[in-house]
Amino acid sequence: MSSAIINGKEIGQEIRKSIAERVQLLKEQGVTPGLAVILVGNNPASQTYVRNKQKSCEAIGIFSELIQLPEDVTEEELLVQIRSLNHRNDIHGILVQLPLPKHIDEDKVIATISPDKDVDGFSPVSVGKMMLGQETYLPCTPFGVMKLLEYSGIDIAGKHAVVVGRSHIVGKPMGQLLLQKDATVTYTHSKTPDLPSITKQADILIAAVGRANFITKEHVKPGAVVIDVGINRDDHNKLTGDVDFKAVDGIASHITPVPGGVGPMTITMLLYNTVQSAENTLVQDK
Ligand SMILES: Nc1nc(=O)c2c([nH]1)NC[C@@H]1CN(c3ccc(C(=O)N[C@@H](CCC(=O)O)C(=O)O)cc3)C=[N+]21
Repeated sequence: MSSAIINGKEIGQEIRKSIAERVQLLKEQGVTPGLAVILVGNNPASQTYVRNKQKSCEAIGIFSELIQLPEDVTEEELLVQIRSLNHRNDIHGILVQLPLPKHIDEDKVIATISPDKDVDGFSPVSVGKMMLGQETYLPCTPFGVMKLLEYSGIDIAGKHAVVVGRSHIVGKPMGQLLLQKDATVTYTHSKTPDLPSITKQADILIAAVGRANFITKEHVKPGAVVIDVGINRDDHNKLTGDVDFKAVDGIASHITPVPGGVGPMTITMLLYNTVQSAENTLVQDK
């Protein structure tokens, strides 16, 4: 029997409907949510993502502004742009598309984004609040995975969740959000010996390694829920996940496809955070 497919495109659409309703309510109160996206250089993959983000904003009535800066822009010029966006009342969310060119200090850039507008949830303040379980903007990809699990009716409490990968933007926060929902969490990474012996214990397996088809049959316990966060492009520019879908299909109880799994949820939660930020300005004004 094949595994149940968790359809991120569909779940994302459903959530976007309710976000669109919140946008309408905001507009009735005179507020149009606004997202600024800063794109440095002309990496074609980044340009595609940014275009997708803008289209998604447009579709639900969020104003989006693209700020394109040349590859050789100075760090200070980038910081100046961010500071100016921090002060603008029509901008509720600021996203600096990563990765940045090597001459720019990514940490410094992210720390310059006002925590009130950090809809990526990457800033030190946001990360700290998340760790403490305080209200904040959650990083879009792990947040999207939590929504996928919720909408698919998958219980988390008491389950063994194994996260493969420990990046600041996916692996680390992913484990934290699962822990907050009472999973028993194991982090694994490139230095983990005998990876399959650990991933095989997972009730929920999160693949966030960044290597195409890395997770295969030997890594997966029968009946496990497998979430594929990978977005790898092959030589023909075809998108593939970190999971060898064909090998794992039929072993896992549930699996997310790539494309159409986690990716659309990442954008959905970016829209969600942006609208949340716009709503927060109304509460503060009262
Ligand atoms: N500051 C920052 N925030 C990010 O959230 C961020 C970033 N930088 N840099 C790059 C990564 C990558 N990322 C994706 C978002 C959506 C899809 C997505 O929608 N994927 C579609 C397919 C799209 C296609 O076909 O190319 C899918 O999986 O179905 C993919 C990748 C956000 N990122």
